[in-house]
Amino acid sequence: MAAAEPDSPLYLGLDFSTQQLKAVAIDGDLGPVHQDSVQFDSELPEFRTHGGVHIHPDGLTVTSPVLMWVKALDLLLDRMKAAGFGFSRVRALSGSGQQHGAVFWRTGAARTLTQLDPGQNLHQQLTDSFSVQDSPVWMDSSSGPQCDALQEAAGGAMRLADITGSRAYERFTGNQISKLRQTRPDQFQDTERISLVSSFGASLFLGRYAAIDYSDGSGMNLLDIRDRMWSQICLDATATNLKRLLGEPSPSTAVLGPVSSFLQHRYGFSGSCSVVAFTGDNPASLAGMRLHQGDIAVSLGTSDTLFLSLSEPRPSLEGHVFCNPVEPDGFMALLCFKNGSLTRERVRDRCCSGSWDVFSQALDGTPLGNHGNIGFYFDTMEITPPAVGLHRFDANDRQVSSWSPELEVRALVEGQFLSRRLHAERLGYSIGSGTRVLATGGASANRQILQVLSDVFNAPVYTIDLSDSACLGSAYRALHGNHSNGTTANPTS
Ligand SMILES: Nc1ncnc2c1ncn2[C@@H]1O[C@H](COP(=O)(O)OP(=O)(O)O)[C@@H](O)[C@H]1O
Ligand SMILES: O=C(CO)[C@@H](O)[C@H](O)COP(=O)(O)O
Repeated sequence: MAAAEPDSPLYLGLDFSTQQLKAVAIDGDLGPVHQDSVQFDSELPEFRTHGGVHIHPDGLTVTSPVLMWVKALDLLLDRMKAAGFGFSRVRALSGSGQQHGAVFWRTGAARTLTQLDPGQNLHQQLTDSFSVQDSPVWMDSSSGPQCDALQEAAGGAMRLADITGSRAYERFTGNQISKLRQTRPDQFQDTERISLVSSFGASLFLGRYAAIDYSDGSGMNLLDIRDRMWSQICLDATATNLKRLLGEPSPSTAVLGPVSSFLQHRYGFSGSCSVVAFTGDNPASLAGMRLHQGDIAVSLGTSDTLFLSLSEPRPSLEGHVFCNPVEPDGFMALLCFKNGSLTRERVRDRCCSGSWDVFSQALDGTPLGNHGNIGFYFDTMEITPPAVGLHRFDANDRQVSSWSPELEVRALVEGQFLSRRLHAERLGYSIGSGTRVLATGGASANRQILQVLSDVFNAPVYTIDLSDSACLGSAYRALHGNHSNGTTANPTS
């Protein structure tokens, strides 16, 4: 970590991800000077989450307590203050959030946000500001009926993909909004604004509702990704007056305004510190990894995702096309796999006594190809492909029920990465001699896992110094937005 000059400008990036809230500050030369994080399960145990979420008894509904995210921000900022972090030097900040999650603000919350008292923390003051306490998150797959209805209204799955970049997916926010309207109408009626996790984070820094940016907004099945406006067909199929609840979407590079007077007084932020639009964690990672044409990024966070930049959108029935968070007219393609790190953790706990070192030794001690043994491990309903269950096959293609811990570990990791490659190639991605795989996320700290990734993709794998590329990308976006003065968003949006 570089030592910054005492009064030099800083740029702050935050990431409200699935399992934690993270922060990175960089100096004007892009060097990281401060890093911190709050782990939801262990540091906020009163919310009783596992992996940052609650899985409901139906096995399909997955939510996170919205007040846990608020309390995590209090804790993070208090801790940075106690460590002597120079809030007054922060010229601009930005952030990211796990994608697709929805925050439902209760009627009257806008007023509360503008009247925050610097003598009290956010958690105390925002306790009654949400009409829904348990926010649906990206792991949710309970909105199947709403997805079917949206596709029918839009003229079919492919037509919906042409408009919004994706066929209907259960975790996409529009379908979650439909489900709330149908199943909990009172709470829906008591909602004055709907944010994504990213724009919710930005709202906490602005002290008023922040716009949803085009890139994260592409993960809702509501935005026309070519016109960069809400699609009237999708709005009408989801809820009446939805446009008012969402506000106008904004460019991902927009400067939304100065940091709130609450944060200026409580932590010493300068009144000239700008808040640059927050975006999704994968789009922010794309910014943080500075992808070149032909590169493919593999994020091994809670989910495994693959993404790359695109100049022209080519939506299909699998995977997603989002607006690019950096190139104003560009796009990005993304594939998301739900059974990523949490499945590797389960196998680590069962086969390796809970130790990543033993897990890594199992990979070191088994050959590439695993003597022909391979497995597909879908602990929960997978997104790509929609499948569930554990399926192990030996070298003779016979289904088997178990094998040694070492074979299990390699079968899991090889099976996961073969599936990642297969689905990327189906989307048209081709691996050539110049291909670089850029890995990020928590599991990218594991050299043996990266070796399997490199073997399966037959390409060199690179990492960046910080595995928190979403957070770092947010700090870069803050600096970039500040220097280019961004695109100023409509303050009333
Ligand atoms: N040494 C390791 N080997 C493999 N996986 C790891 C290792 N260290 C952390 N992880 C995985 O990283 C995951 C968290 O990654 P992270 O990018 O921080 O997630 P998120 O941003 O979604 O909260 C954990 O669930 C854990 O399984
Ligand atoms: O659903 C998706 C992307 O479409 C997920 O990738 C979420 O954005 C969660 O990200 P991580 O917390 O796993 O980084």
